[in-house]
Amino acid sequence: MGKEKVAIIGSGNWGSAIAKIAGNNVKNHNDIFDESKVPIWVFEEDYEGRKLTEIINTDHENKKYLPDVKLPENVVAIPDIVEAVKGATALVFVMPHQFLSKTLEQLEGKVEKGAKAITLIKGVGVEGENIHVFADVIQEKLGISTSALSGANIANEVAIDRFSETTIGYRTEEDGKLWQKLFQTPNFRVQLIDDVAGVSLCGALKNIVAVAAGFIDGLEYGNNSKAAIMRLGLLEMKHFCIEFFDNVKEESFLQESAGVADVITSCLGGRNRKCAEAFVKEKKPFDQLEKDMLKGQKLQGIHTAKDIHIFLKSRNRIDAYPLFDKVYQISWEGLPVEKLTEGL
Ligand SMILES: NC(=O)C1=CN([C@@H]2O[C@H](COP(=O)(O)OP(=O)(O)OC[C@H]3O[C@@H](n4cnc5c(N)ncnc54)[C@H](O)[C@@H]3O)[C@@H](O)[C@H]2O)C=CC1
Ligand SMILES: O=C(CO)COP(=O)(O)O
Repeated sequence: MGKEKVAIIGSGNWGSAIAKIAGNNVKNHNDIFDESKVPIWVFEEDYEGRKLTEIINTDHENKKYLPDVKLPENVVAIPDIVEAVKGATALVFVMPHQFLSKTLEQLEGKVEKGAKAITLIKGVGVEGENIHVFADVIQEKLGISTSALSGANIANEVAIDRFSETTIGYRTEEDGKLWQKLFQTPNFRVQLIDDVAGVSLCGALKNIVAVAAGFIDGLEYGNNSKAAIMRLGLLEMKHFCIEFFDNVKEESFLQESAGVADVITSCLGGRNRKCAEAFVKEKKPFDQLEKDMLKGQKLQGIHTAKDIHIFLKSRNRIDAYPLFDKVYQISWEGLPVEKLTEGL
């Protein structure tokens, strides 16, 4: 069998951080991976008068989304998505969730037969009363085995090699071990678990909890309130997964980075938290805060809150998830933020 050829689909804050790790690890494991080139698909745009692909390929740095971090020279930015995945056998999906379905349309029928994929995207696909994790969406649309990676992974910290952990929910143990080789470093520890849905759902739902934590910070309610939000949020996450998905493992919530640890880091230091705090203090709409504060990076939590609201409404189960519902109502329906903790 030939060597695995990796391609990364997405080049934002997390996409760039993971490209750094993957670019180095294909060299560390060049018995398994083709080390010559790790194509990264870049949604082309101008940045400070230059094309972003040109900046990445010349300066080896994604100056817009991950400034001051050098990328290995084998990470090559490509603006054409079909060209980026040509010949790739190991596809890494890492983009804001709102762009996935369009991306998959472009990739349908274009990926290598027998390739495999992993998604690092935090979000869910909802159509009325149906909900899907993205690993299943990708697997179905492209016909390739798709695992999921999620964890307490603020990209800027991972990118500068601060100790952290992550979780891979694998489709087969063999796939899990391959992805672990691609991502694990001495300071980025990768645990494996046979729970694609649990790992994926933790990553999506914790973003709603992080928005709630940001509201608490905006209200200046203090640490006890924030700890309560984290605990209640984790419980709603777990109940949601058990109610609507088969075979989700309890360990994913309580023992894995994807669960409790990601709730903690996101409620302390994530972008969703930060913008939700500003939503309360500055009284500006989220789309404006996203633009002003994140400089092209994207918020996921408020959109996931809306997706989950649509789903729960169609199942007549909104009342069972009061924290998720409060985040939706405050973010999208004008509910005063002081109502957040009422009745929880
Ligand atoms: N940034 C972080 O700390 C972490 C992010 N994640 C997750 O990883 C996923 C990707 O996040 P990031 O890499 O941080 O992205 P980001 O938040 O930095 O978003 C910017 C990216 O969106 C792309 N983009 C903008 N408009 C687009 C369009 N119309 N079509 C396609 N792409 C477009 C930009 O080119 C850029 O690559 C998200 O689901 C996020 O929740 C997971 C762990 C950590
Ligand atoms: O997923 C993350 C940390 O694990 C990043 O969260 P934010 O998108 O809120 O920054």
